[in-house]
Amino acid sequence: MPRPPDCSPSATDPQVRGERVLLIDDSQAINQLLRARCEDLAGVESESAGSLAEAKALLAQDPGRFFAAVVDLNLPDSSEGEAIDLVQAHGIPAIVLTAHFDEALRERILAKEVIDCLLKTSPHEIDHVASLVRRIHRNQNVKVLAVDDSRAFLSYLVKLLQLHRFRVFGAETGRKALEILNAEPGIDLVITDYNMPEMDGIALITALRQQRPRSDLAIIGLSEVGAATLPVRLLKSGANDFLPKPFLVEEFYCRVIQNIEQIELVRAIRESAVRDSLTGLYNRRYFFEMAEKLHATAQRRQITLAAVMLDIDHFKRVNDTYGHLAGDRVIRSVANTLACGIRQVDLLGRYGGEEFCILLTGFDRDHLAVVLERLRSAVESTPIAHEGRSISVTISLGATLVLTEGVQSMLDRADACLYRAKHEGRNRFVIETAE
Ligand SMILES: Nc1nc2c(ncn2[C@@H]2O[C@H](COP(=O)(O)OP(=O)(O)OP(=O)(O)O)[C@@H](O)[C@H]2O)c(=O)[nH]1
Repeated sequence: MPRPPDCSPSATDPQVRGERVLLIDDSQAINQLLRARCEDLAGVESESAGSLAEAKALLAQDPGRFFAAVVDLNLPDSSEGEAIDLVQAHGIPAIVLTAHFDEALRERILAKEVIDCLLKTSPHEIDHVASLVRRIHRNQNVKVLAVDDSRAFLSYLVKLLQLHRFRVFGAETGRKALEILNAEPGIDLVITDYNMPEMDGIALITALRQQRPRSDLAIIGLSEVGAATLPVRLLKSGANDFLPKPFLVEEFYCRVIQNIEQIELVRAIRESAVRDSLTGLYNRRYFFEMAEKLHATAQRRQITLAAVMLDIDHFKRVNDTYGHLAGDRVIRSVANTLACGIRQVDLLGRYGGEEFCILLTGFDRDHLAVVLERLRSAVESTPIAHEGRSISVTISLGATLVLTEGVQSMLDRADACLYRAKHEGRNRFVIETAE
C-alpha cells in the first residue's frame, strides 16, 4: 500500500513503547526462523536468548526496548514457565510456544495472562506467531475506548486490551465516552456494554454513528445474556459486532482483532485509491478533487491561492547514468523533501513523471518566495544514496498567484513560469503575480 511520506521519525514517537521483540527458545533454528519471519512479515527487529539465564542478561539493560516476547515453555534452565514470569515482571507481554498441546496445559498457560499460547510445530505456525507479533506491534498505535458502568468489569476490559498493547481509554458512562471520543482523535474501536444508566449501549452507538460510519469506527456491543433480540438491536443501531458476557478471552481477542483489521483494510483501500504508488503523495486525480475545494474556498473567502508546478532538472540524465531504479529512488526522495518542506494545510501531489504540483493558501509574493526557495535549497542539499553512490539533483519551480477561474488554468500558468525557470538556467523559481 502506498504510504504518505513520513516527516516524523516514528521510532521516537513517545507513544510507541518498544520496537523490538524478544525471542526466547533453546532451539537456534526456531529463533532464526522466527527472527527472519518477524523481520519479513512484521518489519520488526528481534533479539534472541537460548536460555532463561540469557534472557535475564538481555533484560538487565533497558527492557523497555521490547514490546513483546515469544517464549518457549521448556528451556534447559526452566521447565515451569519461569521465562513467562520473567518477561511479565518487566512489563513485557508474552506469546508462549509449546511443542505439544493439551487442554489442561492451555488452561494453565492462559491463566498466566499471556497474549496467546501457540504450537511451534510447522512453518505455518511460525508465520502465525510472526503475524501476531506484527499485530501487537501495530496495536501500540491503535486507540480503543472501553465503556462499562461497572468499574470492576471496565478495569477487566482495560487490562485485557492493554495486554495486547492497545492504547486504551475507559469510560463509565455513555456521556463520558462521547467526551473522550471528541477529545481524542483517531479512536478506531469502541467496546460498549448495553446495560448502563442514563445512556444505554444502543443510545451511545446511535450517537456515535451520527459522527462516524461503520467503515471508520468499529463498535462491539457487549451484554449479559438477556433478551434474544438484543444482539440484533445492537447491530441494527450500528454496532459492527456483538459479544455476550461473560465471554471466552480468546473469542474476545479474535473479535477485537477482526474488527480492527477490517477498519485498517478499508483505510488501506481508501489510501491506495488516493495515493501515488511510488511516492505516497496524493495522485493527480485526488489532488484535483481537493484542489477544486481549496480553489472554491479561496474564491469565496477572497484569500490568496498559489499554484506551483515543479520538476527535477535533467532527470533523464539520472535515469541514463544510474538506471531507472535509481531514478525512482530520486523521485521518492524529492517527494519526501517536498512533503517535509510545506505545511500540513498545503496540498501536494505527483502530477506525473518527475513533476509535482502544490497549492498553498494565504501567501503573498514575498512569503511564497521564501517557501519556494526553502524547497529548492532543501532538494539541492539532500543527496540521495544509491548503491554506494551519492546522487544530487536540483528542481525548478513555477508559481502563479493569479486566481483564475479553475485549478487547471492556474496550473497551466504555473507551468508557463516553470518553463521560464528552466529556460533561465534551472535550479530556480519564477513567480507570476496579478500586477
Ligand atoms: N525512473 C523514472 N523515470 C521516470 C518516471 N517518470 C518519468 N520518468 C523519466 O523522466 C524523464 C523526464 O525527462 P525530460 O522530460 O526530458 O526532462 P528532464 O531530463 O528532466 O529535463 P528538464 O525537465 O528539461 O530539466 C524521462 O526520461 C522519463 O522517462 C518514473 O516514474 N521513474
